[in-house]
Amino acid sequence: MSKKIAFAGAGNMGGAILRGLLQAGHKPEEILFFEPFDKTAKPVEELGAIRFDDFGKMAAAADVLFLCVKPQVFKSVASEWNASANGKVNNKPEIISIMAGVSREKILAALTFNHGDVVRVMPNLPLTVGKGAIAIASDGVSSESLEVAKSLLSTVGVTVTVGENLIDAVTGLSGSAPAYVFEFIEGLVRGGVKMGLTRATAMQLTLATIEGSVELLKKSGKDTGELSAMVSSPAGTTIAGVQVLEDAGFRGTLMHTVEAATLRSQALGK
Ligand SMILES: NC(=O)C1=CN([C@@H]2O[C@H](COP(=O)(O)OP(=O)(O)OC[C@H]3O[C@@H](n4cnc5c(N)ncnc54)[C@H](OP(=O)(O)O)[C@@H]3O)[C@@H](O)[C@H]2O)C=CC1
Ligand SMILES: O=C(O)[C@@H]1CCC=N1
Repeated sequence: MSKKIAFAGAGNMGGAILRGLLQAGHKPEEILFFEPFDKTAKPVEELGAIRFDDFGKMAAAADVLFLCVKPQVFKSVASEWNASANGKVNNKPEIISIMAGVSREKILAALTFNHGDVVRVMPNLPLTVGKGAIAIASDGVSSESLEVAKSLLSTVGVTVTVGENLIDAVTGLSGSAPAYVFEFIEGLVRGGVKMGLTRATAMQLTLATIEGSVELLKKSGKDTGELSAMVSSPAGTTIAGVQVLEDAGFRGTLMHTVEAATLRSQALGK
């Protein structure tokens, strides 16, 4: 029998995982969700996923339960969930938390209803289209529960296993980086528009360039420096552009960006 997968919170990321699982072939009737807010819930209901208005009833029907609320509200929301689920849940659903910053220890301490193991993961938004980058924190988790998380999440992207001490770094990198990539794309597109291209043409060229560059990096066996040098003709156009990036501290800025997001993830857990 296939597993019933439940979502506590079906906002940006809960909704993204849910959509990714549907796209990967999970049946809508196997996807359960509890989302108190109608506006967020409606499009998810339209996908055929089953909405519950009682957290405890959903938990009692679930094999796997994703926690997809904001870290800032977790403590108070956990009390509501406990009140709704205590004494009702015999099936011990495996818990998978995607919350930034909130440690496995804090989740174990906060949830008092009967549940299985707790696995912390850090996904990212592109898993909506099956292209996620997902880290699973392994410390203290049974190999069976790790396998449950891995087999589910590997249907929507690439999974890696890390120690929980590195999950904030993952949050600063792949968890948050889709936003940096969208900002990068927007900057290139605007550059093209400034120089006379239409937005549509600039976007088409930018996306093809990024996709092609990623593919080349993966397949060529060359590193980023070698490939960059292959584009940069002596006294040519590219090196003139690269100097602007160097002067602006482009790579240093990205390093600080990942560091700032990592530190914020650590702070959210305090
Ligand atoms: N967005 C991303 O790219 C990523 C997010 N994450 C993590 O995912 C989690 C969710 O983030 P995100 O999806 O962006 O946030 P959202 O605010 O979009 O989603 C959270 C959802 O939970 C709902 N909610 C509020 N109270 C309850 C409750 N008592 N029970 C169930 N659901 C409730 C919220 O409703 P309402 O908004 O009306 O309050 C909202 O729809 C966070 O912990 C974040 O750290 C991890 C990786 C990437
Ligand atoms: O911005 C955030 O806090 C969440 C966590 C990772 C991506 N989005």
